[in-house]
Amino acid sequence: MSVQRLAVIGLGLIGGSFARAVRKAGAVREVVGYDADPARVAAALELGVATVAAASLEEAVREADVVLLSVPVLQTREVLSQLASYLRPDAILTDVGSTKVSVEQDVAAVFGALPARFVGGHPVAGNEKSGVEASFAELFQGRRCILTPHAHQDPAALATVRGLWEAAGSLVCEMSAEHHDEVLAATSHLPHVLAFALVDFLNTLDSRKEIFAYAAGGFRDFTRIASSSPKMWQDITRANRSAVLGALDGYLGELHKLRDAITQDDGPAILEIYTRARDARERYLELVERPAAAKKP
Ligand SMILES: NC(=O)C1=CN([C@@H]2O[C@H](COP(=O)(O)OP(=O)(O)OC[C@H]3O[C@@H](n4cnc5c(N)ncnc54)[C@H](O)[C@@H]3O)[C@@H](O)[C@H]2O)C=CC1
Ligand SMILES: O=C(O)C(=O)Cc1ccc(O)cc1
Repeated sequence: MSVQRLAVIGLGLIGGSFARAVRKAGAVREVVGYDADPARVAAALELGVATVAAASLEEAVREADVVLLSVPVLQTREVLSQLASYLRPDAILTDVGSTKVSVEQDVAAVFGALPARFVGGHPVAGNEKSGVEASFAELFQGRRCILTPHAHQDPAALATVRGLWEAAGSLVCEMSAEHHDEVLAATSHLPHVLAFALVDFLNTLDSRKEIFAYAAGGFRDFTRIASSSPKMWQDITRANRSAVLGALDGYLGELHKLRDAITQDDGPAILEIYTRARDARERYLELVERPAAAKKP
C-alpha cells in the first residue's frame, strides 16, 4: 500500500514523527506540511520531515490523498472549517488527537455528519516534548495506535489509515470514541492532571527551593509529564471534561481512604493499599511488554 501525497496539518512532535515514519517505511511518497507557525513549516522542510511546504491550508490539502490533523484538539473545528471546502472528494481525513469524542463532534459539526472517509486515530505514544525538532521516526514502533471507526465508516479508508500506522510500526487496535475517552481519561489524562497539580502545589511552598534541590528519582519519575505542553493539555482536559472529572473523583476517593488510614495510623490498611497497587503495576508491566514481544519472530 502506498499513498502518493500526505498532508500533515500541525508539524509538531506527532505530525512530524508520523511523517518521518511513513516516509522511512516507503508508505508515502510526498509529505506536504502546513503549520499556523511558518517557522515550523520552514523547520520541517529543513529537517526533511516534509517534502513540500504549504503556505496555506488550501495549498496543503487540495491535492492530498490523505490529510492528517495533528494540532491541539480544541483547534480541530477551526482548522477543519478552513480546509473543508478544499479537500478532494475522495481524500481520507484522519487525526491523532488525544480525545476522540470531541474530535468526532468537531468533524460532524463542520461536515454536517461524520464523513465516511474520516477515520479517528490516536497513537498512544509520545513524550513530554513538543515541536518538529523533537520528532523521530521510531516514536510509534511497537506502541499501540487506537482507531475509532464510526457508524458510517468507509472500510477502505479505515484500511488505508491502519496500513499507514502499521507501516509506522504501531500495533493498531479499534474501539469506539466513547470507550477510548473513558479509558484514556484514567490512564493518561488523570496522571497528567496529577503531575501538573503536584508540581504546582510544591511550587507554592516557601521551602520550594530546598524541596526541588533535594528531590530524588521518584519525584523525577512522577513529574516528568508535568514538562508537557500546557496548551496541549489544557485542550485535552477541557475536551474530555466529564471523563476526566469522573477519574479525578475516583482518585480523590482513594486519596481520602489513604488519608484516613494514615490519620488512624492503620498500618495494615496502608500496607494493603500499597501492596495491591504494587501488584497491579507489575501486571501492567507484563501487559505492556506483551504486545511488543508478540511482534518478535
Ligand atoms: N505529545 C504527545 O505525546 C501526543 C500528542 N497527541 C496529540 O497530537 C496532537 C499534536 O500534539 P503534538 O505534536 O505533541 O504537539 P506540538 O505542540 O508538538 O505540535 C502541534 C503543532 O500544531 C500547530 N498548530 C497549533 N494550532 C494550529 C492551527 N490552528 N493550525 C495549524 N497548526 C496549528 C503548532 O504550531 C504546532 O507546531 C494533539 O492533538 C495531541 O493531543 C497524541 C499522542 C501523543
Ligand atoms: O509523556 C508521556 O509519557 C505520555 O503519556 C505522552 C502522551 C501524551 C498524550 C497522549 O495522548 C499520549 C501519550
